[in-house]
Amino acid sequence: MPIIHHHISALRTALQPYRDQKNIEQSNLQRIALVPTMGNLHEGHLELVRIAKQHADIVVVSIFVNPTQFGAGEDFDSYPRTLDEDVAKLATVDADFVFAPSIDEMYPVLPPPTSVRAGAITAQLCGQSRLGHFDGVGIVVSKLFNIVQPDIAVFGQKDYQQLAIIKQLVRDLSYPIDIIGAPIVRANDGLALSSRNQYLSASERQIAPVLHQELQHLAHQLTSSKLSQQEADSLLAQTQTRINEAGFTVDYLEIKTDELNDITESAAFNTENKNLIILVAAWLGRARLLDNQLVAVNRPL
Ligand SMILES: Nc1ncnc2c1ncn2[C@@H]1O[C@H](COP(=O)(O)OP(=O)(O)OP(=O)(O)O)[C@@H](O)[C@H]1O
Ligand SMILES: CC(C)(CO)[C@@H](O)C(=O)[O-]
Ligand code: BAL
Repeated sequence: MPIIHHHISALRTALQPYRDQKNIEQSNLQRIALVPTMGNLHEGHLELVRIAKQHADIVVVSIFVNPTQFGAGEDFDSYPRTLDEDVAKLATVDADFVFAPSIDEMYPVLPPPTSVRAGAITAQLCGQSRLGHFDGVGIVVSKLFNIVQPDIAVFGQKDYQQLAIIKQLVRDLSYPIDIIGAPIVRANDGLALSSRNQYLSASERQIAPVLHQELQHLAHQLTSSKLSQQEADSLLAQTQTRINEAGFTVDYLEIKTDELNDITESAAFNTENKNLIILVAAWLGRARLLDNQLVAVNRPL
């Protein structure tokens, strides 16, 4: 079973022997990995832990429903909290430590007067619909990095914009941490696993795989014929209409470069060997679902 800590000082004390070069042979230096989560763990999270285990000796999983990344009227209060079940699942993948702090432990003052802002990259996609969301992610991830001081940290590609922001944070704040992006884990019918999938009713759950199917279809269209940007925009609009007609309300559906830059006639759209990404956020009932699909295009569209 992983060892659970609720306090920063206790976790630091527990991790110290693994990084203290005086205590162990140089050849046995231990690498520490961090997997940050909000709990209510599913197979997607467990896969992050397996990947972390491949790159490190000690894996710390944080479980914290972070209030600063939820906006007014969002689901902070109802977000599922299932610590005992989470710890049992983490035992099956050999996680070493669970860090499950209280809000007071993480935020002596709430809201914290100090902020961590990622700038322009947050002015689009999820950052545009959830104002301030990535400021909350920025401060909590910075704190987790300072508390755990991991050598590596693993984040899922499902939250693609978040992953890009964290890579930027590590670069700009000089954290000595390798960031690993983990592929999206899906249900058999293609739906990206997500804690919020449990908000779906049985009939909504039947509809939900449409999101992935439509992204795959659009990706196929983008790679199989030469398109002008106008034609690609039209395919994007048709995709959005079909997703809405299936019962979703699309928040955004966009094609970007894999670095989340806009595609313009003058830039990526007409150059060869480009890596594009289709990103979607869509409401289905009470659940706001995210998905994305990378598209490698080896010729002008
Ligand atoms: N299906 C998945 N495949 C890969 N990584 C995932 C998947 N779902 C979540 N993750 C990753 O797990 C980490 C913790 O995410 P989080 O605890 O918010 O889970 P979630 O299922 O995405 O929850 P939510 O439904 O609240 O968005 C993030 O890095 C996230 O990208
Ligand atoms: C990275 C994270 C754990 C920070 O609260 C959260 O945004 C998430 O679960 O993706
Ligand atoms: N996985 C993203 C965290 C959030 O929606 O707040």
